[in-house]
Amino acid sequence: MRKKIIAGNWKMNKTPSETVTLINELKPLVETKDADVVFCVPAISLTTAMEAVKGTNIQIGAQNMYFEESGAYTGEIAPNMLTDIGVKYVIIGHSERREYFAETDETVNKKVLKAFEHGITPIICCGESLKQREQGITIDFVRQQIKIAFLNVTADQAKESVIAYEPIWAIGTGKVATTEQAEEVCKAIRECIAEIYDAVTAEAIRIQYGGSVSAASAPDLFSQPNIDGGLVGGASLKVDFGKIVNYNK
Ligand SMILES: O=C[C@H](O)COP(=O)(O)O
Repeated sequence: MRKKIIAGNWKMNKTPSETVTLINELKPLVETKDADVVFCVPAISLTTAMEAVKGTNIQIGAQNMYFEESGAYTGEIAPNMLTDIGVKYVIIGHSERREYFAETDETVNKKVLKAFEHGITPIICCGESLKQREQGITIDFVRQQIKIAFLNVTADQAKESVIAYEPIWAIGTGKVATTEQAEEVCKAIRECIAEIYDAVTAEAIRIQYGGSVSAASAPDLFSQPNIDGGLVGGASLKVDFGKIVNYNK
């Protein structure tokens, strides 16, 4: 039985002081033993967020990380900067980073490998555009993203990974994928992992759905056999996130 993982991707929202205020507001609402709960806050707020969740089960994640150890990479964040303050998760290859910051499947793979080298769990994002869905190539496209993201990743590492399936057309649009659409692709992703590795690895890996998840859509989505939680954007900045985390209560 896979434990659900529900992560909030705060994107470029909230200053460090606003981060503390929001975490204090959300803390009592998201306390649960049933799911792993992660707040992925902006890099500048990671340290204050770590302080703010002390004494709870809430984990803090970064939204990005570079694939080199250190050096002349102005503006980037090294993996040991994350581990030094106790960050356990990092989102890799979000579609916004692919679109606006030229991330490719290859850089995603390098970052995934580097995260594992440092014991950080990557939340690996994939998902098709509206055009690709209309062309009927969703599954092929997502399978290709997964195959490249997992190049040279061992089965033991893959078991620990989190994949976030986020159809780009559903992100921030209020246009949530139907449970059937989300389940179909998450199932295909699990089958792809089984082909790359084996059935045991595929059963272990956690696959989230992301894209306009709300308190209303979470119960159906998270009850699907191949959906192990969500990567939540807009709704993770509101008290609604508590309802999403407690979708089954
Ligand atoms: O990482 C989160 C996703 O991009 C979903 O964002 P959203 O819930 O605002 O649509």
